[in-house]
Amino acid sequence: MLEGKAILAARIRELIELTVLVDGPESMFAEAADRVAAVVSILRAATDSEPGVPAGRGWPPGVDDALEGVGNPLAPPMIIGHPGESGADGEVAALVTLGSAHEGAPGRAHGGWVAAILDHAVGRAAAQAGSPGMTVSLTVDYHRATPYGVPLDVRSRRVDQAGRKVFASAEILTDGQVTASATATLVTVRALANKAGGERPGPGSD
Ligand SMILES: CCCCCCCCCCCCCCCC(=O)SCCNC(=O)CCNC(=O)[C@H](O)C(C)(C)COP(=O)(O)OP(=O)(O)OC[C@H]1O[C@@H](n2cnc3c(N)ncnc32)[C@H](O)[C@@H]1OP(=O)(O)O
Repeated sequence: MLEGKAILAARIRELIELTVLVDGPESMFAEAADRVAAVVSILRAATDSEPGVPAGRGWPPGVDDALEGVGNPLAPPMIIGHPGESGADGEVAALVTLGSAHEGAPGRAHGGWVAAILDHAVGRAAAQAGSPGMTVSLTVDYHRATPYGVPLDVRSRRVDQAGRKVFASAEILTDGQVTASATATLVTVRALANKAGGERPGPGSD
């Protein structure tokens, strides 16, 4: 079941990439759109949820997560390193490959996606350090082009903690060079720690 969803999401990512890249006759796009509509109707028949209405998909992040969910076609996905690969200094290591659909300025990844990756990385670092929280502040520095189409190395770590505030930092590297970095403040929220497998906490919950 899970495998099937991951395969479907991978196909949809391919579809998104090709939709962005391919040019062709109107008739080709019309035929493709009709076929996609047929696929949409298969999935629509399996749910009562209205598209776009928050349903709460559970916590911690899983197969449907926006950044690392293999079953979420919007997720690149970001592959979080096995805890054993995180290094003695408590770093979280992740790999992520963006595509043409993530392009911002020509030939480089969109800065919003870069920030999203860094946001997720600091969130992961805080959680791994035992202080899961929500980002209240994220400062991103864009040092050079972050490419797409190649695996990006993402590193993050908790730097400090003061009460409920957790300070973390993260970088994206390619060919050993930092393309973007971030510092962040997160605020620990009890609901995150308490609901490891339950309902996703709502805004402002604690
Ligand atoms: C164990 C199992 C779990 C496993 C788990 C795995 C997790 C695996 C992670 C995956 C990674 C996900 C990564 C997603 C990352 C997002 O996307 S998080 C979503 C985006 N962020 C948000 O939606 C947060 C929006 N903000 C809020 O909802 C509320 O600010 C919060 C977080 C509930 C805090 O509100 P509050 O409890 O009223 O706290 P408040 O008193 O206002 O502030 C607390 C402290 O923070 C400070 N603060 C507040 N805002 C700021 C700011 N902007 N700048 C600096 N300081 C600030 C305050 O000054 C205060 O400081 P002190 O007075 O204590 O010194």
